[in-house]
Amino acid sequence: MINVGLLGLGTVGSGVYEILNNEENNLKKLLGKDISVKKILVNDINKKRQVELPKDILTTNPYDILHDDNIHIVVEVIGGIDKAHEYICEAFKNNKHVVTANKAVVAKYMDEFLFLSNKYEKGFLFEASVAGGIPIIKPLKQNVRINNISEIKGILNGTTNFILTKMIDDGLGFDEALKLAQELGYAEADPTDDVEGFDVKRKLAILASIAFNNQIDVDSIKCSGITNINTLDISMFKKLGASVKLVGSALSSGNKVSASVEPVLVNKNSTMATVKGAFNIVSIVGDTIGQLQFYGQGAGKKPTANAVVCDIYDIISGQYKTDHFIQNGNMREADLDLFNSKYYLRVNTKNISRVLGMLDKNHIQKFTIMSMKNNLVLITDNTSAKSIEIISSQLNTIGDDFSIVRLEDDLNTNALCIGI
Ligand SMILES: NC(=O)C1=CN([C@@H]2O[C@H](COP(=O)(O)OP(=O)(O)OC[C@H]3O[C@@H](n4cnc5c(N)ncnc54)[C@H](OP(=O)(O)O)[C@@H]3O)[C@@H](O)[C@H]2O)C=CC1
Ligand SMILES: N[C@@H](CC=O)C(=O)O
Repeated sequence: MINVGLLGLGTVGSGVYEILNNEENNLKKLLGKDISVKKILVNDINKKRQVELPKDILTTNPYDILHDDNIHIVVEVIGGIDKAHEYICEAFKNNKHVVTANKAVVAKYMDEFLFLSNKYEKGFLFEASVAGGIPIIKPLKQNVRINNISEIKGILNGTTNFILTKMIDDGLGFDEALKLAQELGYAEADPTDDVEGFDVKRKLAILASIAFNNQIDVDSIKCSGITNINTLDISMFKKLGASVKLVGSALSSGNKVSASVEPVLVNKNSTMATVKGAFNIVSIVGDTIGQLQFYGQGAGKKPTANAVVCDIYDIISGQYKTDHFIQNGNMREADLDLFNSKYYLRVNTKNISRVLGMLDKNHIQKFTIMSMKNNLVLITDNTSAKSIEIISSQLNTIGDDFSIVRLEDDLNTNALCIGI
């Protein structure tokens, strides 16, 4: 008998509980062992639950799980950083395998968790922490053994992709679309993490750390979300034959690692544009494999719980390695140096000449103006991401309402600007 201790019984935790119960016989046939959820940690024991539970299975005391010698695997799905970090460390120290879906804690403490997993010879798997139901971490770990990975790019957040899809395809307002995403269980406990891009930043840090064999400092990744995109932007993007996506990108060249999270305009006929709703896509480029793409549901109860249960399965069947696959203790910063693109810029300003002066000062002398009515809307020529970051922080300081969106390379701006 394998006993599981669940930390958390929200969207993901209840999905894990359901799958383990519904698939009980199937899992027993495959693994030759019974799996039982022995205890579940929650905040509020009296809350109405989505699943039927045996009496006394819930607890508010984490040590009922962490200090129980008969619990073999701890599944952490409470979210957040400090408590999750404390409980995961305590689980290893008490000789338990750990599975988590929590990207916030993994992005920050990946190196330490891998060290502990190695030290105590226990599995540490976190497939659900990036791109929900898509298997990406396991194949990435495999490919890194043979390939030098030069690029990771993807739509890594279901909530924002769902919101943008609803705004573009169904004309919903931002708030209404966000509320729907929350009701469907896609959003983080604090949805600011989704809409400001922090969640993507964490997922990108995890992928880049594995791909580039060094823990990437999550706080060094520059990030902007989707909250500045308004209905005027959406109508401009439609005129441009483009679709907007929140994209995380990381590049590695020589000793350099660059990473960013930002809204990106993609050609409406591109693969990225076809990724709708809470679906995600992740692409990696390696010197041997070329480009690999992974597509599937990036958020929600069942797909995420499926990824967690696959990790539980891998641990029980011994398909995990405790080797410390990123270097210990040597945190690496990501910069913007390897990014150079065209950018869409909209500024709601009465002082157009001041904005043009700002562009000039930051060496952005070539651009195509799309509109000067109330808002200045333009597309720059190829520009360094660093210059754009400076413009963005200056516009933030002035307090003008603005949006900046990077153009994906495959977007033909010559054709786009005709007829505007
Ligand atoms: N939702 C999704 O689509 C995905 C989520 N994730 C990640 O999975 C994790 C869980 O997400 P989700 O299930 O959506 O979150 P929820 O907010 O739905 O659930 C959190 C659960 O943890 C419990 N909990 C939270 N803090 C504590 C604490 N300090 N002590 C005891 N119990 C606590 C809550 O208890 P109570 O019920 O009593 O309030 C609740 O049962 C997060 O890290 C999230 O980022 C990853 C991929 C997809
Ligand atoms: N809030 C996240 C949940 C999955 O990671 C998202 O929307 O992608």
